[in-house]
This record gives sequence, structure tokens and C-alpha cells, in this order.
Amino acid sequence: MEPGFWQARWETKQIGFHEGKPNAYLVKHLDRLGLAPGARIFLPLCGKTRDIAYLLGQGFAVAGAELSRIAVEELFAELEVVPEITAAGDLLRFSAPGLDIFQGDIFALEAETLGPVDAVYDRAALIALPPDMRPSYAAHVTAITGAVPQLVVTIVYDQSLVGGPPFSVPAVAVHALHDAGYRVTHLDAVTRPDALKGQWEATEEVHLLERR
Ligand SMILES: C[S@@+](CC[C@H](N)C(=O)[O-])C[C@H]1O[C@@H](n2cnc3c(N)ncnc32)[C@H](O)[C@@H]1O
Repeated sequence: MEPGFWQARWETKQIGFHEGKPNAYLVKHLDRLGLAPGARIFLPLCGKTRDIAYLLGQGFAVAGAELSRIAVEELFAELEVVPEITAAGDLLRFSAPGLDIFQGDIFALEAETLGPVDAVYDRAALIALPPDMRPSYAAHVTAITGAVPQLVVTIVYDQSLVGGPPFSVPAVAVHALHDAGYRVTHLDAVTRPDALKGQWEATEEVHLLERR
């Protein structure tokens, strides 16, 4: 999607993707990442997800990348934390103890700026992107994180019924993106009649990616 699409979503508060509570699959499967206490987890396309508060509460450090300054400012406001804001390459870094959010285009975020991370948690990030953007997104996230383990939450539905985002990303597409670099393990699949925008049947799937 064009950046303007997402900026408009945040400006007009069309953020139906925002859950307002920790994601159930993150809570259920976080331990599969095998992280040590204090590990640093990267959330690409993080929005203002409450998963960040959850991970901080579990004793992890968090890094995120988010295009919208509105989202980042709302994230910190809801955390009741005042960030320090500094330049970080072509992006801005909003920081607080244990937390760095890089505001800007994730494709402009470099590994040196991000710093070391121990895992990636992708919820509503890969599925936010149309098919033609996914290979470069997947390669970029792998490149800037050093192919650490990833927990990836996707949604699968009949794309002919309705357009994205979120886009349907079946397991075969996850394999096509990642088989060369990762062993892909399917952790979960839950089908609900209203899982897509409260109106359409869809299956939420969870994949664990571990470096080959
Ligand atoms: C579907 S939302 C998901 C947000 C979050 N992961 C969640 O679970 O609530 C996708 C987010 O990606 C952000 N985004 C889209 N393109 C981006 C880009 N190129 N760089 C950084 N963030 C981007 C949007 O502003 C939006 O907040």
C-alpha cells in the first residue's frame, strides 16, 4: 500500500486492526521463540499495539517500526511514557527505557540503526502488504534482524470475496517467502465465521520461523 493510505487511516481513526489488548496468539505462543529474560523483540509495522505493553511487562525490551507519527504518539501516550525523540537515519527514534520505536518507512530502517534483536513478532504486518511488496518486506526484515526467529500471525480467507488489507496470506505463501532461510513450523490455525472485519469467515494462522 502507498504510505498515504496508512497515514489517512490513522488521521481518520480507521484502525479496526487495533486490538486494544494483547494478541491471544502472542500470549499463547511467545514461549516458542525461546527467549532469554531481557531479550529484545522487533515488531515491524507495529501501530500502537498493546502487544508492546504486554512484552515490556514480561520483562522484554521492544523495538518497533511504524510509519505514522500519530500512531507512535498515541502508543506512548497510552503507555503513559514520555519518549525521547532523536534522529535515526531517515527515521525518528522515540525511546524510553526498554523501548525504541522507529517512526518512518521500515524500508529505510537499517540494521545498525535498529540494533541487535533476538526475535521478530509480526502481527498484521505481512498481511498488511499486497503480494508484490511481500518479498522485499520479508527480505528486508530478515536482513535487518539477522534472521532471528520470527512469530508470524497471518489470516487466510477467500480473497475473491473482499480485497485487502488485511490480505489473505496462506501457508504456501509464507513458505514461498521464507523456506530458503527458515524452517517454518505451523503452530496454530483458528477459523471463525467473523474473523475478517467481523463479517467474513477467515482462519488466523500462526507460524514459527527458525533459521535453517
Ligand atoms: C494493519 S496495521 C497493524 C499494526 C499492528 N501490527 C497491530 O497489530 O495493531 C499496519 C501498520 O503498518 C504501518 N505501516 C504501513 N506501511 C509501513 C511502512 N512502510 N513502514 C512502517 N510502517 C508501515 C501502518 O501505518 C499501520 O499502522
